[in-house]
Amino acid sequence: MLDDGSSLPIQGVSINWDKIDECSYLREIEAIKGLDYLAFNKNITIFVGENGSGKSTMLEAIAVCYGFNPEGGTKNYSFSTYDSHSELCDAIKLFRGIRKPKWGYFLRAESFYNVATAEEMYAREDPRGRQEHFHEKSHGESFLQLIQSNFQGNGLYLLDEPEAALSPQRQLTLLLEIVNCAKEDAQFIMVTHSPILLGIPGAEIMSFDDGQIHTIDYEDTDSYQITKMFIENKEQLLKRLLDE
Ligand SMILES: Nc1ncnc2c1ncn2[C@@H]1O[C@H](COP(=O)(O)OP(=O)(O)OP(=O)(O)O)[C@@H](O)[C@H]1O
Repeated sequence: MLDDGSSLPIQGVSINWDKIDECSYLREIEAIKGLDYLAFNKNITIFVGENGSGKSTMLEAIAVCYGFNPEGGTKNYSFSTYDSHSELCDAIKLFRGIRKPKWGYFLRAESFYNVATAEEMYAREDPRGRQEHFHEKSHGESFLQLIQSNFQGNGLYLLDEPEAALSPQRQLTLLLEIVNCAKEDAQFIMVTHSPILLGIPGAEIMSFDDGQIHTIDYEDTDSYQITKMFIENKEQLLKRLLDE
């Protein structure tokens, strides 16, 4: 497994604030508004933080700047069901490593239905007669199937809250897939609230809380601490919460 950022496909990202409107909401996002450069140091980077702290905005900008469709898919996907990507996509610059990934995928739980539809359509047009039937499976089953048929070594994968579709058991399967691909030089940048996925060994966790993006230990994340507190003190915690 890679242990530093020197040979990563995406080594960092900078923001040119001159390209962002003075009135843009991007200037209100605490973690992003003071950011000039963000370095990736490990081949698994995880963005954590409170709802609305800017994680998906940053991930989407990286994805679109790299050439992915804002709704997800491979770089070849050109379908669009809505046009809502932020102007951050045009204001960032990616610092790319020498090594080019062989394959890549941008996967967002929130627009997976559209990606699955596109996957089925592209499969029907495939001269090799490839068959994909994502809509005949459950959300989690099809999500994991798509991951398992697309993840490989030396790929670039951008994942936005993949846990939304997956049971805890299947999150463990995803964790294993990620670790195995990372051992073969794949790079992952993932947004997650999952205390399971956050536990991926060797990942660099970046928190978008407290006004700036900063690295954080697994045990210091809210996802870990609140889950642990809930499981260990469920009765007391619920009583306090419900009595308020
Ligand atoms: N088109 C838009 N216009 C105005 N504000 C927006 C727009 N899109 C996003 N925002 C705001 O930008 C902020 C960051 O949103 P973002 O989706 O990046 O958060 P997040 O950290 O990914 O949250 P979550 O964990 O809930 O997915 C939020 O306050 C959101 O309301």
